[in-house]
Order: sequence, then structure tokens, then C-alpha cells
Amino acid sequence: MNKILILTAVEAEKEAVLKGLQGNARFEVRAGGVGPVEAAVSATAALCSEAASYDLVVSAGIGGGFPGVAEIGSIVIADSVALADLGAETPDGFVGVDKLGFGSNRLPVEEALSVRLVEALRARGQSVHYGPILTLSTVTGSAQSAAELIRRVPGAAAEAMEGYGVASAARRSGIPFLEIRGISNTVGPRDRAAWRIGDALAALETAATRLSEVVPT
Ligand SMILES: O=C(O)c1cccc(C(=O)CC[C@H]2O[C@@H](n3cnc4c(=O)[nH]cnc43)[C@H](O)[C@@H]2O)c1
Repeated sequence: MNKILILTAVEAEKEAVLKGLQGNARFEVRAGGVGPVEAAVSATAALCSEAASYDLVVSAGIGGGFPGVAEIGSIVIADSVALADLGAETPDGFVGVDKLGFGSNRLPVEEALSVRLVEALRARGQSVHYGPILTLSTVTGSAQSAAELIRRVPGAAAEAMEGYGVASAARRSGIPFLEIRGISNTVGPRDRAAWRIGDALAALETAATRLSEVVPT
């Protein structure tokens, strides 16, 4: 793989990733904005630019970890991505677009490379989890909503706001995709004081270093 695009949401995430990559020239890192729409538009613009010829697209940033699965400061690598709030509210509860007959709200990742990254992180003693990462337009703020998301996506490991948008753009271009999250907070009741952005950015930096080692040439 000669050219890899990494899309973060904000500059602080971009800086952490660049630090981890230690000048590896195969990677291009862009901050594309917060939320699935900004992420999809930014990824599409990058992939459609004249100079573009990417072999891999990565969504990377901080995220919330589901309680009992991914603790603050750990890393989550997606085994799939889910647009968890795309669907309809019905008298029987939320129904996803898949059940409504409008396609799927799950997208795959490049599995072999994701697993290699998980193994490389584990081998260095890093706490890393491999599971579904949810993309949402609204940050979860209650235990009830967190439980509902786990009902929708069993095994959910983390949530963030960009992955599915980037994955969707990559899929349209036929390019493999990965998602990486450094965990800054626990998904559940809102508690800004418990946020550990520094720990999450440090985890993200570590993940970027290992990524630069495991991406094949
Ligand atoms: O004000 C709040 O309570 C609040 C709680 C969590 C996140 C935010 C943000 O505005 C950050 C959005 C930004 O960070 C990523 N992120 C980090 N943690 C989470 C999360 O638990 N759920 C969803 N997104 C999260 C996200 O990808 C955005 O880029 C405010």
C-alpha cells in the first residue's frame, strides 16, 4: 500500500496521529470535521481529488467506550461500523433501515489488516478491543440510551460520530477501510469532568505508530 488517507475530525486528533506516524510519507492525514455528514463530504472530496490514488482509508479519532468493554485510555479497532441511529421510531421501538428494507446500516472493514493492528498493539501490552464501532449524530447521554444502542448492535465496543461517513465514501471508491478510536469517555450519563482527552490522544498516537508498522508496502 503506497498511499493511505487518514481522516480525523479535529486538528488535535490529526496532530496525535501525525506524531504517531513519525514522518511516514505514505500517510496523508486530514481533519475533516465533526459528524457523519462532514466526514463523508471531506472523505469524498479527498478521494475524488485529481491527485488521489489511495490504497486504504482510515477514520481515526477519540470516542466513547461502552461500559465493561472499552475503558478510558484504551484503543478500539472496528470489526465493522454501524450507523446506529439511521431508521424509524415505531410504537415497538427503533427499527433500523435494514429491517425497513432500505439497505444496510452496517459496513465492513479490511479485516486482515484490522486484526494485524490489534495483534501488534496487544504484543506491546496496549489495551485494545476489537468490535463494532457505532456512528451517531448525537452523543449518547444516558444509561438508557447506551443500553438501547447495545440492543441495536450487540457487542458494540465504542461510539463516535464519523466512521460510517468515511467508510461509506471509501466503499463507493472501492477502497479498503479501517476505524481506530482512542477512548476518552464512557458511553452513558453525561459527565464532562470524567473526560480524559489527553489519554485518548495518547492512545491514538500509539495506534498510529503501530498502524504505520503493519500496513503492507
Ligand atoms: O458535551 C458532551 O457531553 C459531549 C460528550 C461527548 C462528546 C462530545 C463532543 O462534542 C465530541 C465529539 C467528537 O468526539 C468524538 N467522540 C468522543 N467521545 C464520543 C462519544 O462518547 N460519543 C460520540 N462521539 C464521541 C466524536 O467522534 C466527535 O468527533 C460532547
